[in-house]
Amino acid sequence: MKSAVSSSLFFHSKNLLKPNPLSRLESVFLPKPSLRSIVKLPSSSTTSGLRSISSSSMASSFKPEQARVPSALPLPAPPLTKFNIGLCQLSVTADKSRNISHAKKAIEEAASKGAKLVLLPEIWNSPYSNDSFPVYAEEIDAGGDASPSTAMLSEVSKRLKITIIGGSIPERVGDRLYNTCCVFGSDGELKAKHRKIHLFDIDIPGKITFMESKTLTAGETPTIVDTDVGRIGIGICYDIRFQELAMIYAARGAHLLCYPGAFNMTTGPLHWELLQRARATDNQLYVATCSPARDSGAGYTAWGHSTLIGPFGEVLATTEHEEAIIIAEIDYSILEQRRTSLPLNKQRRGDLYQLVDVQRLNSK
Ligand SMILES: NC(=O)CC(=O)C(=O)O
Repeated sequence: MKSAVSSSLFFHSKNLLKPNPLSRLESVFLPKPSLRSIVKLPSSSTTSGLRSISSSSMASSFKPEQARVPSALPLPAPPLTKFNIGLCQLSVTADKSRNISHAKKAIEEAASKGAKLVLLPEIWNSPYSNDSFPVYAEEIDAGGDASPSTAMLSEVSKRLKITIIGGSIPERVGDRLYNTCCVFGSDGELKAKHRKIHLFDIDIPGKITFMESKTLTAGETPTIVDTDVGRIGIGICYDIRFQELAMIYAARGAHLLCYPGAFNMTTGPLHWELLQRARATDNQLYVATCSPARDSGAGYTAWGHSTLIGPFGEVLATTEHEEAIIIAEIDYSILEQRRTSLPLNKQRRGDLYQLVDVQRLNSK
Protein backbone atom coordinates (compact mmCIF):
# COMPACT_ATOMS: atom_id res chain seq x y z
CA MET A 1 0.00 0.00 0.00
CA LYS A 2 1.29 3.43 -0.81
CA SER A 3 1.75 6.06 1.86
CA ALA A 4 -0.99 8.55 2.60
CA VAL A 5 -1.12 11.64 0.48
CA SER A 6 1.00 14.59 1.26
CA SER A 7 0.95 17.73 -0.78
CA SER A 8 4.46 16.98 -1.98
CA LEU A 9 3.04 14.09 -3.95
CA PHE A 10 1.15 16.50 -6.11
CA PHE A 11 2.41 18.82 -8.74
CA HIS A 12 0.95 21.96 -10.13
CA SER A 13 0.37 21.49 -13.82
CA LYS A 14 2.60 24.43 -14.68
CA ASN A 15 5.60 22.24 -13.89
CA LEU A 16 4.37 19.51 -16.14
CA LEU A 17 2.76 21.25 -19.05
CA LYS A 18 3.91 20.39 -22.48
CA PRO A 19 4.81 23.58 -24.34
CA ASN A 20 1.43 25.25 -24.56
CA PRO A 21 0.45 25.13 -28.22
CA LEU A 22 -2.20 27.80 -27.78
CA SER A 23 0.34 30.46 -28.60
CA ARG A 24 0.97 28.70 -31.88
CA LEU A 25 -2.75 28.38 -32.45
CA GLU A 26 -3.29 32.05 -31.77
CA SER A 27 -0.81 32.78 -34.48
CA VAL A 28 -2.88 30.58 -36.79
CA PHE A 29 -5.89 32.65 -35.93
CA LEU A 30 -4.30 36.06 -35.72
CA PRO A 31 -3.11 36.56 -39.30
CA LYS A 32 -6.80 36.00 -40.07
CA PRO A 33 -6.60 36.60 -43.87
CA SER A 34 -6.62 32.89 -44.67
CA LEU A 35 -9.59 32.12 -42.43
CA ARG A 36 -11.42 35.27 -43.37
CA SER A 37 -11.01 34.50 -47.01
CA ILE A 38 -12.55 31.09 -46.48
CA VAL A 39 -15.58 32.49 -44.72
CA LYS A 40 -16.00 35.53 -46.93
CA LEU A 41 -15.88 33.91 -50.33
CA PRO A 42 -18.73 35.38 -52.34
CA SER A 43 -21.42 32.81 -52.96
CA SER A 44 -20.79 32.80 -56.70
CA SER A 45 -17.03 32.29 -56.57
CA THR A 46 -15.24 28.98 -56.81
CA THR A 47 -11.67 28.03 -56.04
CA SER A 48 -10.14 25.13 -57.91
CA GLY A 49 -13.60 23.77 -58.56
CA LEU A 50 -14.52 23.80 -54.86
CA ARG A 51 -18.01 24.99 -54.10
CA SER A 52 -18.01 28.30 -52.28
CA ILE A 53 -19.70 28.69 -48.90
CA SER A 54 -22.16 31.31 -47.83
CA SER A 55 -24.61 30.92 -45.02
CA SER A 56 -27.59 31.75 -47.27
CA SER A 57 -26.87 28.99 -49.79
CA MET A 58 -26.12 26.52 -46.97
CA ALA A 59 -29.38 27.27 -45.21
CA SER A 60 -31.43 26.87 -48.37
CA SER A 61 -29.97 23.80 -50.03
CA PHE A 62 -27.55 22.10 -47.61
CA LYS A 63 -30.02 22.17 -44.69
CA PRO A 64 -27.38 22.37 -41.91
CA GLU A 65 -30.12 22.73 -39.28
CA GLN A 66 -31.41 19.28 -40.31
CA ALA A 67 -28.06 17.55 -39.78
CA ARG A 68 -29.04 17.17 -36.12
CA VAL A 69 -32.40 15.59 -35.24
CA PRO A 70 -33.91 17.24 -33.25
CA SER A 71 -32.15 20.46 -34.30
CA ALA A 72 -29.05 21.45 -32.34
CA LEU A 73 -29.65 23.73 -29.38
CA PRO A 74 -27.75 27.02 -29.31
CA LEU A 75 -24.80 27.21 -26.93
CA PRO A 76 -26.29 28.49 -23.65
CA ALA A 77 -24.70 31.43 -21.84
CA PRO A 78 -22.59 29.79 -19.10
CA PRO A 79 -22.94 31.06 -15.50
CA LEU A 80 -19.28 32.06 -15.65
CA THR A 81 -16.92 32.41 -18.58
CA LYS A 82 -13.49 31.79 -17.09
CA PHE A 83 -12.53 29.44 -14.29
CA ASN A 84 -9.92 26.86 -13.29
CA ILE A 85 -10.44 23.14 -13.59
CA GLY A 86 -8.51 20.66 -11.41
CA LEU A 87 -7.71 17.20 -12.75
CA CYS A 88 -6.68 14.90 -9.89
CA GLN A 89 -4.61 12.02 -11.26
CA LEU A 90 -4.63 9.80 -8.18
CA SER A 91 -2.87 6.64 -7.11
CA VAL A 92 -5.38 3.93 -6.25
CA THR A 93 -4.72 1.12 -3.77
CA ALA A 94 -6.60 -1.89 -2.41
CA ASP A 95 -7.41 0.13 0.73
CA LYS A 96 -10.76 1.77 0.10
CA SER A 97 -10.76 4.14 3.08
CA ARG A 98 -7.27 5.32 2.15
CA ASN A 99 -8.49 5.92 -1.44
CA ILE A 100 -11.37 8.02 -0.13
CA SER A 101 -9.24 10.16 2.19
CA HIS A 102 -6.57 10.47 -0.51
CA ALA A 103 -9.14 11.73 -3.03
CA LYS A 104 -10.55 14.14 -0.44
CA LYS A 105 -7.12 15.69 0.19
CA ALA A 106 -6.48 15.99 -3.52
CA ILE A 107 -9.81 17.76 -4.07
CA GLU A 108 -9.03 20.14 -1.21
CA GLU A 109 -5.63 20.86 -2.68
CA ALA A 110 -7.09 21.51 -6.14
CA ALA A 111 -9.68 23.87 -4.63
CA SER A 112 -7.00 25.68 -2.62
CA LYS A 113 -5.21 26.30 -5.92
CA GLY A 114 -8.31 27.90 -7.39
CA ALA A 115 -10.19 25.03 -9.05
CA LYS A 116 -13.95 25.64 -9.27
CA LEU A 117 -14.46 22.31 -11.02
CA VAL A 118 -12.62 19.14 -10.00
CA LEU A 119 -12.49 15.94 -12.04
CA LEU A 120 -11.48 12.57 -10.55
CA PRO A 121 -10.32 9.38 -12.33
CA GLU A 122 -12.30 6.36 -13.47
CA ILE A 123 -12.63 3.78 -10.59
CA TRP A 124 -10.69 5.74 -7.98
CA ASN A 125 -11.96 3.95 -4.84
CA SER A 126 -11.15 0.41 -6.00
CA PRO A 127 -8.60 -1.50 -8.06
CA TYR A 128 -9.74 -1.74 -11.68
CA SER A 129 -10.61 -5.44 -11.91
CA ASN A 130 -13.65 -7.62 -12.32
CA ASP A 131 -12.80 -9.30 -9.01
CA SER A 132 -12.78 -5.96 -7.18
CA PHE A 133 -15.90 -4.32 -8.63
CA PRO A 134 -18.41 -6.39 -6.58
CA VAL A 135 -16.33 -5.99 -3.40
CA TYR A 136 -15.90 -2.21 -3.60
CA ALA A 137 -19.32 -1.39 -5.08
CA GLU A 138 -21.56 1.08 -3.23
CA GLU A 139 -25.29 1.70 -3.17
CA ILE A 140 -25.11 5.28 -4.30
CA ASP A 141 -28.83 6.01 -4.09
CA ALA A 142 -28.93 4.85 -0.46
CA GLY A 143 -26.15 7.35 0.41
CA GLY A 144 -24.55 7.69 3.87
CA ASP A 145 -22.80 4.55 5.08
CA ALA A 146 -23.95 2.63 2.00
CA SER A 147 -21.88 4.99 -0.16
CA PRO A 148 -18.91 6.47 1.75
CA SER A 149 -17.22 7.56 -1.49
CA THR A 150 -20.11 9.73 -2.68
CA ALA A 151 -20.85 10.93 0.88
CA MET A 152 -17.31 12.35 0.89
CA LEU A 153 -17.83 14.00 -2.52
CA SER A 154 -21.07 15.60 -1.37
CA GLU A 155 -19.52 16.92 1.85
CA VAL A 156 -16.43 18.35 0.21
CA SER A 157 -18.24 19.95 -2.75
CA LYS A 158 -20.60 21.74 -0.34
CA ARG A 159 -17.88 22.83 2.06
CA LEU A 160 -15.58 24.12 -0.67
CA LYS A 161 -18.44 25.39 -2.88
CA ILE A 162 -17.11 23.68 -5.97
CA THR A 163 -18.52 21.37 -8.63
CA ILE A 164 -17.12 17.83 -8.62
CA ILE A 165 -17.26 15.34 -11.46
CA GLY A 166 -16.61 12.38 -9.23
CA GLY A 167 -14.66 10.14 -11.59
CA SER A 168 -16.33 6.77 -11.30
CA ILE A 169 -16.87 4.03 -8.74
CA PRO A 170 -18.51 0.61 -8.97
CA GLU A 171 -22.22 1.03 -8.17
CA ARG A 172 -24.53 -1.73 -6.91
CA VAL A 173 -28.24 -1.70 -7.73
CA GLY A 174 -29.88 -4.98 -6.66
CA ASP A 175 -27.88 -7.72 -8.36
CA ARG A 176 -26.44 -5.37 -10.97
CA LEU A 177 -23.17 -3.48 -11.01
CA TYR A 178 -22.45 -0.31 -12.97
CA ASN A 179 -19.38 1.85 -13.56
CA THR A 180 -20.86 5.16 -12.39
CA CYS A 181 -19.87 8.81 -12.35
CA CYS A 182 -21.60 11.16 -9.88
CA VAL A 183 -21.73 14.91 -10.40
CA PHE A 184 -22.05 17.07 -7.29
CA GLY A 185 -23.00 20.73 -7.42
CA SER A 186 -21.46 23.43 -5.25
CA ASP A 187 -24.40 22.95 -2.84
CA GLY A 188 -23.35 19.33 -2.23
CA GLU A 189 -26.37 17.94 -4.09
CA LEU A 190 -26.06 15.00 -6.49
CA LYS A 191 -26.90 16.67 -9.79
CA ALA A 192 -26.41 13.74 -12.18
CA LYS A 193 -25.29 10.16 -12.37
CA HIS A 194 -23.74 8.69 -15.52
CA ARG A 195 -23.44 4.94 -15.87
CA LYS A 196 -20.80 3.91 -18.43
CA ILE A 197 -22.80 3.35 -21.59
CA HIS A 198 -20.23 1.43 -23.63
CA LEU A 199 -18.62 -1.42 -21.71
CA PHE A 200 -14.91 -2.02 -22.29
CA ASP A 201 -14.61 -5.47 -23.81
CA ILE A 202 -11.27 -5.81 -25.55
CA ASP A 203 -9.17 -8.75 -26.67
CA ILE A 204 -5.82 -8.01 -28.27
CA PRO A 205 -3.98 -11.33 -27.97
CA GLY A 206 -0.68 -11.07 -26.13
CA LYS A 207 -1.40 -7.48 -25.15
CA ILE A 208 -4.64 -6.90 -23.31
CA THR A 209 -7.83 -8.79 -22.62
CA PHE A 210 -10.45 -7.21 -20.40
CA MET A 211 -14.19 -7.88 -20.33
CA GLU A 212 -16.13 -5.37 -18.25
CA SER A 213 -19.32 -7.11 -19.35
CA LYS A 214 -18.35 -10.11 -17.16
CA THR A 215 -19.44 -8.13 -14.11
CA LEU A 216 -20.88 -4.78 -15.22
CA THR A 217 -24.13 -3.74 -16.83
CA ALA A 218 -24.15 -0.92 -19.39
CA GLY A 219 -25.85 2.37 -18.59
CA GLU A 220 -28.86 3.38 -20.62
CA THR A 221 -28.67 7.14 -21.04
CA PRO A 222 -26.37 9.93 -22.10
CA THR A 223 -25.80 12.38 -19.25
CA ILE A 224 -25.54 16.13 -19.66
CA VAL A 225 -25.81 18.47 -16.73
CA ASP A 226 -26.07 22.21 -16.10
CA THR A 227 -23.66 23.27 -13.37
CA ASP A 228 -22.17 26.47 -11.93
CA VAL A 229 -19.34 25.95 -14.42
CA GLY A 230 -21.32 25.36 -17.57
CA ARG A 231 -23.18 22.60 -19.38
CA ILE A 232 -21.16 19.40 -19.12
CA GLY A 233 -21.54 16.12 -21.02
CA ILE A 234 -20.23 13.04 -19.21
CA GLY A 235 -18.63 9.88 -20.59
CA ILE A 236 -16.53 7.23 -18.89
CA CYS A 237 -13.34 6.01 -20.56
CA TYR A 238 -14.46 3.68 -23.40
CA ASP A 239 -17.41 6.05 -24.00
CA ILE A 240 -14.87 8.46 -25.54
CA ARG A 241 -14.44 6.11 -28.52
CA PHE A 242 -18.04 6.66 -29.60
CA GLN A 243 -18.15 9.98 -31.35
CA GLU A 244 -21.94 9.91 -31.63
CA LEU A 245 -22.22 10.44 -27.87
CA ALA A 246 -19.99 13.52 -28.01
CA MET A 247 -21.94 14.82 -31.02
CA ILE A 248 -25.20 14.42 -29.12
CA TYR A 249 -23.77 16.38 -26.19
CA ALA A 250 -22.55 19.11 -28.52
CA ALA A 251 -25.99 19.31 -30.14
CA ARG A 252 -27.49 19.67 -26.65
CA GLY A 253 -25.31 22.72 -26.03
CA ALA A 254 -22.41 21.30 -24.01
CA HIS A 255 -19.49 23.63 -23.27
CA LEU A 256 -17.29 20.87 -21.91
CA LEU A 257 -17.08 17.08 -22.06
CA CYS A 258 -15.57 15.27 -19.08
CA TYR A 259 -14.26 11.73 -19.38
CA PRO A 260 -12.85 10.02 -16.31
CA GLY A 261 -10.81 7.24 -17.95
CA ALA A 262 -8.23 4.56 -17.39
CA PHE A 263 -6.73 3.77 -20.77
CA ASN A 264 -4.06 1.08 -20.77
CA MET A 265 -0.48 0.57 -21.92
CA THR A 266 -1.53 -0.82 -25.32
CA THR A 267 -4.18 1.64 -26.45
CA GLY A 268 -3.13 4.61 -24.30
CA PRO A 269 -0.03 5.67 -26.24
CA LEU A 270 -1.84 5.49 -29.58
CA HIS A 271 -5.39 6.51 -28.86
CA TRP A 272 -5.85 8.46 -25.61
CA GLU A 273 -4.77 11.93 -26.73
CA LEU A 274 -5.94 11.33 -30.31
CA LEU A 275 -9.50 10.58 -29.18
CA GLN A 276 -9.64 13.56 -26.83
CA ARG A 277 -8.41 15.94 -29.51
CA ALA A 278 -10.81 14.46 -32.04
CA ARG A 279 -13.84 14.88 -29.75
CA ALA A 280 -12.83 18.48 -28.99
CA THR A 281 -11.99 19.44 -32.57
CA ASP A 282 -15.05 17.88 -34.19
CA ASN A 283 -17.43 19.38 -31.67
CA GLN A 284 -15.60 22.67 -31.01
CA LEU A 285 -15.76 22.43 -27.24
CA TYR A 286 -13.49 21.68 -24.29
CA VAL A 287 -12.63 18.10 -23.35
CA ALA A 288 -11.18 17.15 -19.95
CA THR A 289 -9.97 13.69 -18.95
CA CYS A 290 -8.71 12.24 -15.70
CA SER A 291 -6.90 8.92 -15.25
CA PRO A 292 -5.62 7.05 -12.22
CA ALA A 293 -1.84 7.33 -11.79
CA ARG A 294 0.09 4.35 -13.12
CA ASP A 295 0.83 1.43 -10.82
CA SER A 296 2.98 -1.03 -12.78
CA GLY A 297 2.33 -3.71 -10.15
CA ALA A 298 -1.45 -3.57 -10.58
CA GLY A 299 -3.40 -6.16 -12.56
CA TYR A 300 -4.51 -3.37 -14.91
CA THR A 301 -1.90 -0.73 -15.66
CA ALA A 302 -3.36 2.70 -16.39
CA TRP A 303 -1.77 4.96 -19.00
CA GLY A 304 -2.21 8.17 -16.97
CA HIS A 305 -1.83 11.40 -18.99
CA SER A 306 -4.87 13.31 -17.71
CA THR A 307 -5.41 16.22 -20.06
CA LEU A 308 -7.38 19.36 -20.89
CA ILE A 309 -8.04 20.00 -24.59
CA GLY A 310 -9.32 23.27 -26.03
CA PRO A 311 -11.99 23.71 -28.71
CA PHE A 312 -9.44 23.87 -31.55
CA GLY A 313 -7.98 20.51 -30.54
CA GLU A 314 -5.08 22.08 -28.67
CA VAL A 315 -3.51 20.36 -25.64
CA LEU A 316 -3.85 23.06 -22.98
CA ALA A 317 -2.49 21.06 -20.06
CA THR A 318 -1.35 17.51 -19.54
CA THR A 319 0.87 15.34 -17.39
CA GLU A 320 2.76 12.04 -17.48
CA HIS A 321 1.81 8.93 -15.51
CA GLU A 322 2.64 9.80 -11.88
CA GLU A 323 0.27 11.38 -9.39
CA ALA A 324 -0.48 14.98 -10.28
CA ILE A 325 -3.00 17.72 -9.86
CA ILE A 326 -3.40 19.71 -13.05
CA ILE A 327 -4.84 23.19 -12.62
CA ALA A 328 -5.74 24.79 -15.93
CA GLU A 329 -7.93 27.63 -17.14
CA ILE A 330 -11.09 27.16 -19.17
CA ASP A 331 -12.36 30.20 -21.08
CA TYR A 332 -15.75 29.63 -22.69
CA SER A 333 -15.58 32.89 -24.67
CA ILE A 334 -13.19 31.02 -26.99
CA LEU A 335 -16.02 28.67 -28.01
CA GLU A 336 -17.96 31.31 -29.94
CA GLN A 337 -14.74 32.69 -31.42
CA ARG A 338 -13.71 29.32 -32.76
CA ARG A 339 -17.19 28.56 -34.05
CA THR A 340 -17.37 31.91 -35.81
CA SER A 341 -13.99 31.45 -37.45
CA LEU A 342 -14.72 27.89 -38.51
CA PRO A 343 -18.54 27.68 -38.72
CA LEU A 344 -18.98 23.90 -38.90
CA ASN A 345 -22.50 24.12 -37.51
CA LYS A 346 -23.57 26.21 -40.50
CA GLN A 347 -21.77 24.00 -42.97
CA ARG A 348 -23.17 20.58 -42.16
CA ARG A 349 -24.97 18.75 -44.95
CA GLY A 350 -28.35 17.90 -43.48
CA ASP A 351 -29.35 17.02 -47.02
CA LEU A 352 -26.81 14.16 -46.95
CA TYR A 353 -26.62 12.90 -43.34
CA GLN A 354 -28.31 13.26 -39.96
CA LEU A 355 -27.43 12.47 -36.36
CA VAL A 356 -30.53 11.38 -34.46
CA ASP A 357 -30.58 11.96 -30.69
CA VAL A 358 -33.03 9.14 -29.94
CA GLN A 359 -33.66 10.17 -26.33
CA ARG A 360 -34.40 13.81 -27.17
CA LEU A 361 -36.53 12.81 -30.14
CA ASN A 362 -38.62 10.41 -28.03
CA SER A 363 -39.10 12.93 -25.25
CA LYS A 364 -40.74 15.44 -27.61
N1 LIG B 1 -10.61 1.22 -20.02
C1 LIG B 1 -11.50 1.63 -20.93
O1 LIG B 1 -12.68 1.75 -20.64
C2 LIG B 1 -11.12 2.00 -22.32
C3 LIG B 1 -9.77 1.70 -22.84
O2 LIG B 1 -8.79 1.44 -22.14
C4 LIG B 1 -9.65 1.75 -24.31
O3 LIG B 1 -10.64 2.09 -24.97
O4 LIG B 1 -8.59 1.43 -24.85
